[in-house]
Amino acid sequence: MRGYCEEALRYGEMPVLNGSRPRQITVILNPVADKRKSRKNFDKYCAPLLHLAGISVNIIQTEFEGQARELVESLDEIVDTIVVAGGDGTVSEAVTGLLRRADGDLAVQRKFPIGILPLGRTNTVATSLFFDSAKVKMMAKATMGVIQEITKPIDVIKIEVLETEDELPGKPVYCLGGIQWGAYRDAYAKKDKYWYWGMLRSYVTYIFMGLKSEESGVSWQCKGHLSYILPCKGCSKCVQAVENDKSAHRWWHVFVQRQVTDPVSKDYSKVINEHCGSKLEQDFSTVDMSLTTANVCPNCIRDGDPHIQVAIGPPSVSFPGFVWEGWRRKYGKAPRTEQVLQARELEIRPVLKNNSENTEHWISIDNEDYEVKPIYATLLPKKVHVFYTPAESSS
Ligand SMILES: CCCCCCCCCCCCC/C=C/[C@@H](O)[C@H](COP(=O)(O)O)NC(=O)CCCCC
Ligand SMILES: Nc1ncnc2c1ncn2[C@@H]1O[C@H](COP(=O)(O)OP(=O)(O)O)[C@@H](O)[C@H]1O
Repeated sequence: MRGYCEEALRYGEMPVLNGSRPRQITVILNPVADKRKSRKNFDKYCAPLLHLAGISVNIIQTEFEGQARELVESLDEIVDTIVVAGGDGTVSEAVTGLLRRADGDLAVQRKFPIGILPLGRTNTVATSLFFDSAKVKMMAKATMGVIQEITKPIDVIKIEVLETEDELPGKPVYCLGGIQWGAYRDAYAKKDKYWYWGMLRSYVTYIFMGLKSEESGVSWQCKGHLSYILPCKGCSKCVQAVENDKSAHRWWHVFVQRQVTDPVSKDYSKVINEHCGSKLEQDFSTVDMSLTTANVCPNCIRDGDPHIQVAIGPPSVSFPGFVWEGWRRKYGKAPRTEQVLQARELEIRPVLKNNSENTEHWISIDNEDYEVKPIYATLLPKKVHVFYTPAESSS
């Protein structure tokens, strides 16, 4: 911590230009994150660094679920830097609030950055930005990112509920990490039921859930229809130079989101990709399925076409196989998959067993629970800027 304090102090001692006010940030803090330890951790490991750096901090504590989204969506004008202090759920809410704003695109174009302080129980995106095996060091690194003002753009998935006979489309939800559906997600979500097992609860969950099988309320069969559009690095079909942007609307633009690029950077008119905009379809039936962004899966999504990774697990699993795979995941091993697809946009129409109103089926979006519904997911590559600390600048 001492190294971080000294570095923060160096920023604090920098002279402020005549007439300009000290830097101000608004921290949206979820006080119930990480089993209510978030405020204490913020005061202990983040606030002192911000104060040493001479930053004026305005803290807003959320009072209910969804308030982080409402706050960001309803700010009159975004003047101060917004820093989200909490877990994945609060970060996803804040980004949803930002991108739902009428001026959301303007904020994004101006590269208005968001700070993420990993004060939750699950901090998937923050962990990939500030990875450190020590939680305290990760909090300090994330705070230094805000102080140093180094930013990088990250991908976002826009999730829209499709209109059906019983469902009107709501407002979109934006996600930075991914979506999980299936038996492993359900077991993970129910692990706190076994709190009396203490440290062992994550392990015994897979045993109990696996034993209860049908009655456990776990989704052993995720079935549905998937349509997806292949990713493209940029070609004559999908990239339009700025000057030509007002050019005639082509029929394929219904399927292909046009990318706008600097006309001098590259001439895409000569790049041909026959597969650009191609739509593929398939049915699926599996115990486990996920959508992942490159933000949290640097090893499975390498440089290349920006895309959402769709991972489909096996069609069924035995009891020992379920427990073994659950434990592997607990150790941070990558999930075993049967099929991995890459998509720029996709539509998922789940087919629910019994279609009964009494049976609830849940998925996780950035580790928050949502009811299973038909959705359209669109990748927004490098949509939001976040503060981060390059590996070499950490102390
Ligand atoms: C691996 C992929 C599997 C995909 C299967 C299906 C996924 C279903 C996801 C459903 C996501 C719903 C996302 C959107 C919700 C909003 O439209 C809706 C309205 O928002 P608002 O107007 O701000 O209230 N919000 C909700 O329904 C919130 C539900 C909260 C439940 C705790
Ligand atoms: N004051 C509050 N009371 C109850 N829930 C809240 C409050 N503030 C935020 N939340 C909700 O808490 C949930 C979990 O938050 P999150 O930041 O992901 O922390 P954790 O990773 O510890 O679960 C989010 O859905 C968020 O909307």
